[in-house]
Amino acid sequence: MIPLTSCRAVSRALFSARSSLVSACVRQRMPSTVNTVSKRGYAEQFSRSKPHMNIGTIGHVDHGKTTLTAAITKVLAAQGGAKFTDYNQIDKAPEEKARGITINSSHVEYETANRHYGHIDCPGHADYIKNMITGAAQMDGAIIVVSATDGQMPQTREHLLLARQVGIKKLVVFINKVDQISDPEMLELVDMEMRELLTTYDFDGENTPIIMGSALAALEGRDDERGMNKILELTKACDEWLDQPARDLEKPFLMPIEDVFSISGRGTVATGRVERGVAAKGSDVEIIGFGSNLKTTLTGIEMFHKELDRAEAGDNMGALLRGIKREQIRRGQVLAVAGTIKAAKKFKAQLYILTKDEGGRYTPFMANYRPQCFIRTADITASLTFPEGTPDADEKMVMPGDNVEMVCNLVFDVALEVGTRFTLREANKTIGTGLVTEILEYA
Ligand SMILES: Nc1nc2c(ncn2[C@@H]2O[C@H](COP(=O)(O)OP(=O)(O)OP(=O)(O)O)[C@@H](O)[C@H]2O)c(=O)[nH]1
Ligand SMILES: [Mg+2]
Repeated sequence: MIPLTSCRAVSRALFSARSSLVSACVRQRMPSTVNTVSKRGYAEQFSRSKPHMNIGTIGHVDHGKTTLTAAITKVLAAQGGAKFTDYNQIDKAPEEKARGITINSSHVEYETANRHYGHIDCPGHADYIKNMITGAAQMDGAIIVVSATDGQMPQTREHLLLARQVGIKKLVVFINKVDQISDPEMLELVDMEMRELLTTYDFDGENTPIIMGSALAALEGRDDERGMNKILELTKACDEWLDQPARDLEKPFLMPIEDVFSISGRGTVATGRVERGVAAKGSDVEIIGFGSNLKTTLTGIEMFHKELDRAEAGDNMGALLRGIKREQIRRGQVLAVAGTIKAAKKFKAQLYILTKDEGGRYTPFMANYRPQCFIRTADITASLTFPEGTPDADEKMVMPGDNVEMVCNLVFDVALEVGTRFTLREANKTIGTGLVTEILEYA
C-alpha cells in the first residue's frame, strides 16, 4: 500500500490544480488527424454543438479497459452517437495482438445526449506506464476499470496516483467482469475497497459513481442487464459526475508539437493538443524550443478528418504551417502566438521525488544527478543541482519521498514559464514530478 502521507504530499504540493502540462510524453499514436483522406462517416459529423471533453480508460492490466472502450462505441453506435470500433481495431499493432495487451494508447470518439467525448484507451501493463501517463495527461476525467475477479491491483493504485498527479479531479469506477462473480458480497467488498482507495488518493470516495457490469457481455450483445444497460449507466455517470473543464480559451494560443508530417502538395503539418487559447486559420505563430524561433503562419487547421477555421484549448489539431520544412520542426517544440512564451534552459523548480512504493527510486541521489525531464511533449536530459547558497550542497542527499527545491539545467532549451509542470524519469520509470518556480536563464 502506498503511504497516505506521501500521496497527499504530492497532490497538495504540486498537483492540486488541473494541469494539461505534465506529460511524460512518449511517442504515441495520435488520431490520424491530417494525414489520411477523410472517409465519409461518423467523424464527418463532428460538430461543436455539444461540449467536448477528453476522458479515457485506466486501470490494471487485463481488467477490461479495451473491451470496455469497444463496448461503449458499440452501445452508443446503436443510438447514432458513435462509430463502432471493435477490440481488434483498438489493439491493432501486431505485438498487441500477439500478447493480448494494450501497448499504445488509442483514441476513439463518441457522443452522449449531452457531450462529445474524445476517449483514450490506456495500457495497463507496468512496462507501458509512460504511455499511460501521456494518455492520462490529456484527460479531463477518467474511467478506472477494475476487475471484480481480482479487485484492486498494483496498477489500479499506481494509475490512481498518476491520474491525481496529472490533475484529473474526478473519476468514474467501472467494476468489470461481474459475469464471473456469483457472490454479491464479493462485489460489495470490491466496491468498498475502491471507495477507500479513492479517498486515499484524494478523490471523492464517498460520492464517486461505481458501476458494476460486464464489458464483454455488452460487446458481445448478450445479457443486457449486465451489458448494454450498464454501459448506458456508465456514460450517464460520466455526463453527470465528471465536470466540464474550464478551458484556457482567453489565454494566447499554445500547442505542444506531438508529431510532424509532410503532406505532398500541401506542406508540413504539426499535430498536438491545444494547451490554451484559440488558433484561427491565417494567424501568425512562432515555433519555439530546441534552438528554434521560427515565425510562420497557420494556413490550415484539421481535426478528426475535418477542416476547420479554428481550434481551441483541448482540441487535438493538425496545423498546416506556411514555408516550413519538415526537418525544421520536431516533437517537443511548441507552436505559440509570437512573444507570449520564451525558451529556457535553466530554471528553479519544486520537485517531488516518488518513493519506491510509488514506483520511484529505491536510493537517494546527490547534486549533478541527470534524469530525463519530460516537459509537455519534450524529453530532455537535465542536470539537477541545489540552489546557490545551499549549505553542504556537495554532500546533500535527496531521498525518495522528499519535496525539494532544485536548479534544473537542460541540455536543450524548451518553451517554459513559471507554473509549467514536468515529470522526471530514469531508466523507464517515473521518479519525480516538478513545477517551474523561477526561470534562471533564457535560451
Ligand atoms: N468474463 C469476462 N471477461 C472479460 C470482460 N471484459 C473483458 N474480459 C476479458 O478480459 C481480457 C482482457 O481484456 P482487455 O480489454 O484486453 O483488458 P485491458 O484492461 O484492456 O488490458 P491491457 O490494455 O493490456 O491493460 C480479455 O480476454 C477480455 O475478453 C467481462 O466483462 N467478462
Ligand atoms: Mg487494453
